[in-house]
Amino acid sequence: MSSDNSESQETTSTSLVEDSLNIAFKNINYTVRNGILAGGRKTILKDVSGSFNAGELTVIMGQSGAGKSSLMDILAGYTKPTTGSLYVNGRVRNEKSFRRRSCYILQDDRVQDALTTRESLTIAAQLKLGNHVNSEQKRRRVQEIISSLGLSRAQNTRACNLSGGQKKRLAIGLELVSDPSVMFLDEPTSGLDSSMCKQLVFLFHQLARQGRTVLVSIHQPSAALLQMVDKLYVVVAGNCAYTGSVPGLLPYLQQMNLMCPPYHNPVDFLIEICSENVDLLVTHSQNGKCDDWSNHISHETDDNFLEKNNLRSDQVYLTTLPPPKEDPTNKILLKLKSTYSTPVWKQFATLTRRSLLSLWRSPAFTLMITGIHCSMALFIGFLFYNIGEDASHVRDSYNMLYFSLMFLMFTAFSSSSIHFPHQIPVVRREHFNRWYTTGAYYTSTLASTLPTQTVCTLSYAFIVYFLTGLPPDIVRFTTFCWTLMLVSYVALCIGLLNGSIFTVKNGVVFGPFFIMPFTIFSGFFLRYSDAPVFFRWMFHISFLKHGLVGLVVAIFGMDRPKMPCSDLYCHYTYPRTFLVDVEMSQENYSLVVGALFGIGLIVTICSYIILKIRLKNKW
Ligand SMILES: Nc1ncnc2c1ncn2[C@@H]1O[C@H](COP(=O)(O)OP(=O)(O)OP(=O)(O)O)[C@@H](O)[C@H]1O
Repeated sequence: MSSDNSESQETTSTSLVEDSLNIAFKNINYTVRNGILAGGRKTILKDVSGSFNAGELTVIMGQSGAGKSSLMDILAGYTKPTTGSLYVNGRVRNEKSFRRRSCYILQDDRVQDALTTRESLTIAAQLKLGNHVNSEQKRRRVQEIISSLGLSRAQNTRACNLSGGQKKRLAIGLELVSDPSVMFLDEPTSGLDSSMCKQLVFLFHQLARQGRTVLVSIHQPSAALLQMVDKLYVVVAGNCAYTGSVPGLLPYLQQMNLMCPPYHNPVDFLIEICSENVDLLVTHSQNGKCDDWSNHISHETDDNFLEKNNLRSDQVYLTTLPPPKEDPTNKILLKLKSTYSTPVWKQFATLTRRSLLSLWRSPAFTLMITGIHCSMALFIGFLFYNIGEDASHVRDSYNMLYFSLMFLMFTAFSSSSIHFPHQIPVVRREHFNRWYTTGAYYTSTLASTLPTQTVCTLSYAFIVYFLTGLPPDIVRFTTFCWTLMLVSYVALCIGLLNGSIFTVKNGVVFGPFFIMPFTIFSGFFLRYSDAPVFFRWMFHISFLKHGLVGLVVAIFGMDRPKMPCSDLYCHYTYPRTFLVDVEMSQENYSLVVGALFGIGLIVTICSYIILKIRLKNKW
């Protein structure tokens, strides 16, 4: 019934965005700290103003370093201005509701390399369209975007094999899924050939014509691109040099006796002369407040131009999706106030599925890491072959247990510290565009990493346990495996913490700094009673110490009987003697499990908080 209802609300004509948003900004200043010693501040935007209307394609242009991206960041809500005001339809902008209806496609827009175009769009639809849109409508929306963006032939191609232009179109399509009223695109044409640029700008032109406010930053648009542009906003040294239509630019320049040579693109001319005439241009444009040159806008694109460039004016076709249903209990109003369209559990499930699919698609890393664990286990197994039941090899068994701990800790730590930072650019874009919460992403990353970690740890544990001839006792074996698994999970969480703070390069340098204190306070190199009193607390927070205790208790504790001795004299015939020697005779396994869970939880909370801060700031 509900599905029928929503079905009936769907229109089949090319959509015109109903809730158009006109945006304006006044006296925006943006300064940043200059250097680490915060003595001075650098001014990037200086009191600029302007306005952009729905239904228009506006190009923000200017020389490199003029401040285009900074302005775009502020307009999109990615950065806060130092002073100044932003308005939507004449009212002071509400950040949360504006973000629900806008999207920002950054210059360095990465997509999920392992997924095909269709899969990426389907996942975007599942994350960005709420439950009021049924599966069939989501599927249809994905199909419409594929057709509208000319991606039909690449729909089953993985993103890593797409061309630059196709990747850009996919990035745009991912945001188009939720049909935003305002679109910000930073340098979407950089690195593309002129024909691809034309197609993309035409796409923006069409998206604008359907009622959207489309803002695109382009260094220096060519004459062909300018035919599809409604408005120019020219930035020079953090000021506005011109705001108005393309045809209005020549008369604007002539008014100041700046004569563009014949057959010269006026936009190129403006870029060439703007740095020598900053004051003149800023005064005449009133730093963006002068709106006298916007009236020349022609809303008709020349048919000859379309024909000549092989562009179809009906290219973009998106049906209107049903609005969220009325709910008498008012729950839906609360939902609308939330920034996200789907509940957190659904975000978690979709993201976990996406990560597992990516892992499945690129099995090289998983296979390599499993192979490393098995090879190392065979090496250790044969090196310490069949020593587990012999009292003359108790020390060797202890060394082997510690090595196993260190090996599993390092592999878990380094794989997560290297893998995690690679995801940050994609996650930053998706999180900013309200696909999911930081919590949903973080928990899904953990959930999708744990299966591989578990398989690797268990493979290692099985091979080592049986080759080294440790006691064939199910309780000891289970305790051994469980301890190794817990230690590797904690190391994985510390790797995520390292990855959420640093880039891969810095993480490799700082990683050992994170992990080495745990090693020295593991109880293997230095006993608790031998350490200076003021350092002893470090033993309690060392997960390796708890891991080592867990392994020793599993193998030598739990009232293990007298061991056979293959030498004339064995000091550790009674395993209890060894436990006393390593100061572990009083240890309790439940405390080990509790400590490992506690340390893991604290590290997880820390890395979640750091990731949240990192995604919020442009760090
Ligand atoms: N966080 C920052 N700290 C110091 N300087 C900054 C910061 N952000 C931007 N800038 C400086 O502000 C100026 C404007 O930068 P912005 O990225 O906005 O320029 P742009 O016009 O987009 O340049 P491009 O076209 O080359 O990308 C540049 O000189 C840049 O170095």
